[in-house]
Amino acid sequence: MKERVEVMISADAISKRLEEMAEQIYEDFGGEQVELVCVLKGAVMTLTELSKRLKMPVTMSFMDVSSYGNGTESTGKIKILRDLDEDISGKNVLLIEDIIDSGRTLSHLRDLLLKREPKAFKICTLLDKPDRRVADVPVDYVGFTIPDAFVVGYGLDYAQRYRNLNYVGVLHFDEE
Ligand SMILES: O=P(O)(O)OC[C@H]1O[C@H](OP(=O)(O)OP(=O)(O)O)[C@H](O)[C@@H]1O
Ligand code: HPA
Repeated sequence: MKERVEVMISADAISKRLEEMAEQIYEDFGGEQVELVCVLKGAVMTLTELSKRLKMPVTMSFMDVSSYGNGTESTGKIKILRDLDEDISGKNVLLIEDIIDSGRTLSHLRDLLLKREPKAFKICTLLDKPDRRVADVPVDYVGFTIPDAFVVGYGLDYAQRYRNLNYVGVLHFDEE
């Protein structure tokens, strides 16, 4: 089997969309300082590219989570591998994800972080795949709504590869 990536969202389109999202986020937080919370590893590229476009002061922190299960589907039992360094109570928080698929990861993280009583809490994702949603979770900023295909690039991986692509593409497996 040979892997092939078909472009779904170009680097240019992502850049333009992030610009628009950054403006909206700036307005919604009234230019106040925001703590950007990145969910490792997939959201790293969205965090860095979005943060470069945000005009207000920002801080950054990172969480690493894993879901138990059979390896292909998350079960909703999320294990925190790395928690935030800082207390977020009383802070403006923007949680950044690369993709919402079943919604289980984000739904769990949202509940966890809201218990810490941030001043404001919003969620931003580059990609939303609503067809596969199991856990409902309100999302404030969506870059692109995509169909149910396995995508890679811009932080998203297949077997840990392809995260470095500057576009989002559909991964195909061709017969050799
Ligand atoms: O909506 P869900 O079905 O919960 O899926 C979305 C999650 O899956 C991906 O992470 P993954 O576990 O692949 O880790 P990674 O970011 O390190 O690649 C993605 O970054 C989200 O965190
Ligand atoms: O489509 C996807 N691609 C890569 N990682 C993912 N994690 C959830 N959905 C996806």
